[in-house]
Amino acid sequence: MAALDVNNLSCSYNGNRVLNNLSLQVEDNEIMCLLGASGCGKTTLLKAIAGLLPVSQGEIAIHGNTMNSQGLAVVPERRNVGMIFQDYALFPHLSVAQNVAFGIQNKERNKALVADKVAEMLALVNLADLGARQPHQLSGGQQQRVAIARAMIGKPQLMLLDEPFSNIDTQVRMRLIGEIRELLKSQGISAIFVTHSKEEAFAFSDRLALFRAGHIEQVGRPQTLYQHPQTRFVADFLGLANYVPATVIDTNTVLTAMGPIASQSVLNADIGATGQLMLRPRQIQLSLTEQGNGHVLEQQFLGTHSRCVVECQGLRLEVSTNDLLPAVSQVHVKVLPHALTFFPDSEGQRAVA
Ligand SMILES: Nc1ncnc2c1ncn2[C@@H]1O[C@H](COP(=O)(O)OP(=O)(O)OP(=O)(O)O)[C@@H](O)[C@H]1O
Repeated sequence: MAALDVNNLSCSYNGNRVLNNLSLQVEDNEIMCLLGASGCGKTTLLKAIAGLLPVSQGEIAIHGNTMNSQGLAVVPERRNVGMIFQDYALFPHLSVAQNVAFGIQNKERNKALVADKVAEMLALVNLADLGARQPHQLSGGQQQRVAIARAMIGKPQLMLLDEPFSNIDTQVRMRLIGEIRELLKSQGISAIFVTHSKEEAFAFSDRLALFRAGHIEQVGRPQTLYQHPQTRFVADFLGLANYVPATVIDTNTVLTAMGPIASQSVLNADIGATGQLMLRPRQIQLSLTEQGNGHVLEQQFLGTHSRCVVECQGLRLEVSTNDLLPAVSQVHVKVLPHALTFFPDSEGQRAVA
């Protein structure tokens, strides 16, 4: 059974429609990321799922239980949903342990049991010794762990995380993302996580839904969206892409200024169709050779890899290389074998591969 089932959902603020006939399913024990530019409606969807916003149309079900449908809206406290916000939202006058205990204050009255559960949660988020501290005595990452412990102590069926890492500095962020992901997985909690950072989305999610102005442009595994975007909007949002003019010459091959390029899958476009072949910087390989078909225009060392701009048969291509090449190099430019992504002119911005 799906952890979350959203069907044809529409939400408006003062008559302005922000979500438009949106549908989304999250599987049991799955982490789904809502990724998109500022103002596209991600938080609105989260609030609608939590029951904090009236829905104009559509249905929401959590683990098979209907939360919203025509004439029905279950109140937030009966949805068994945990929420984590960007600003931690801890109570400043309560200790860490009291903040965590707040998560079950309406469910559990037995003080010894509450203390046991709080200790268990604090240990899970690696804050076992800090229960007596006040929130202001903690780092940003530690405060966010308290918020997570508070949200998880009530064993929610679904966790909603709204940009939980934006106030955490980059060095700690990736470690915290890994920790929280592991925690959600080990506790078997499904989660929806909102961000506008593609790096966070790639690192945290099992699947991601890319938002565009109140609707979902594409949903799928991060690698699938990155390597096989269905639209140019998805391709460009998720990272740098080269576009090479191309013509389909058979079911698996396109002809470009660099020569014919074969696809590892059927192109599903008419023979003779013209369009743009999308190539990610890692899908192009450069090798040094005097007789190469390209030459290096510029390079930048970026730590984990280098960015190299090459000119090849009148095309300007961005390529990722492991090392910097010798300056003013002649190179052979080769497209690495893969299932090509081709955007035919006739289909506008939509890919067919
Ligand atoms: N309470 C409100 N009243 C009126 N309009 C609102 C309200 N809250 C949000 N909006 C508008 O709804 C749209 C979607 O907002 P939402 O907060 O869902 O976007 P978002 O994708 O989460 O953005 P961000 O990444 O900046 O948080 C925006 O145009 C916003 O201005």
